[in-house]
Amino acid sequence: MQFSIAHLGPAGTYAEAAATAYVRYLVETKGLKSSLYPYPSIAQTLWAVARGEVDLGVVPVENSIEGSVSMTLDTLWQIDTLQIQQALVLPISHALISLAKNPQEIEVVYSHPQALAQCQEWLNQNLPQVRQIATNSTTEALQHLDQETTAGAIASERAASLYQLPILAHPINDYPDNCTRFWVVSLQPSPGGNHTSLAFSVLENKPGILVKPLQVFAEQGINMSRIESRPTKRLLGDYLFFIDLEANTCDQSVKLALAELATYTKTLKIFGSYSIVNR
Ligand SMILES: O=C(O)C(=O)Cc1ccccc1
Repeated sequence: MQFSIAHLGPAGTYAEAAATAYVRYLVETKGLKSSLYPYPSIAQTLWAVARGEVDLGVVPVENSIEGSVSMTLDTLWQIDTLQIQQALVLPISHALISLAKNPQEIEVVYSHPQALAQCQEWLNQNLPQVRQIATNSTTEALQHLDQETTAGAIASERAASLYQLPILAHPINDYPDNCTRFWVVSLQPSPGGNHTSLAFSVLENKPGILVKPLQVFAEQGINMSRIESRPTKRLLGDYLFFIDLEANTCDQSVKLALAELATYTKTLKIFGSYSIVNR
């Protein structure tokens, strides 16, 4: 059996590097083979899995510097049926790629918003006048370089070599220990593991409404490793909360906490329990 794995494309993105790492992991741990399928956006990657076009999808979820990838969280909430199979953490190192002769010729820099944000300080110091334009992915940004010789793109060294484009500067990320966490998702139940992710909306917008939902974890001695709020997009000031726990849904304490949590929330979505692989 061969798995099909969707990722943000075109070829050479960091998501593809994460998907490749997962392909290796599947071969090494389970002897399973798989092939990769690029999609034009993170949302389309997730919907392809939800529609059953592919078995699995690999999407970025959080960066050590920039924080959450909102597109991933918002789409997961919207889709409802996807379960996390595995988390992967990859080091991320960005390059400035351009056909310009030197960085001073560059007037505009294209990249994925996360990559632009992770190089903000470098851009301010070295190219303070350039316009920054967001693209769906780092490799989509490379498509502008052929037509615009005064354009630069931020992508990986691997992407530059794949498309045979020159690197003008590397590394240009503001922090050397730049890492991104990716989730592998599918329609299958999650396999279990020491990390659990969930999201909920609250019953009403009133003082202290988050106290009880969060207290259930404290009472069961469960450590929360991340909390992130996202707008519901219905009313200004109305939020969803995304939470990561250092806990497995198979543990009795987690089962109790989640059952109680359901009574304090309007909608509760449990994305599953999984382990983390560092590559
Ligand atoms: O655009 C890409 O290459 C992606 O995979 C998204 C991304 C961008 C920057 C850091 C990590 C992931």
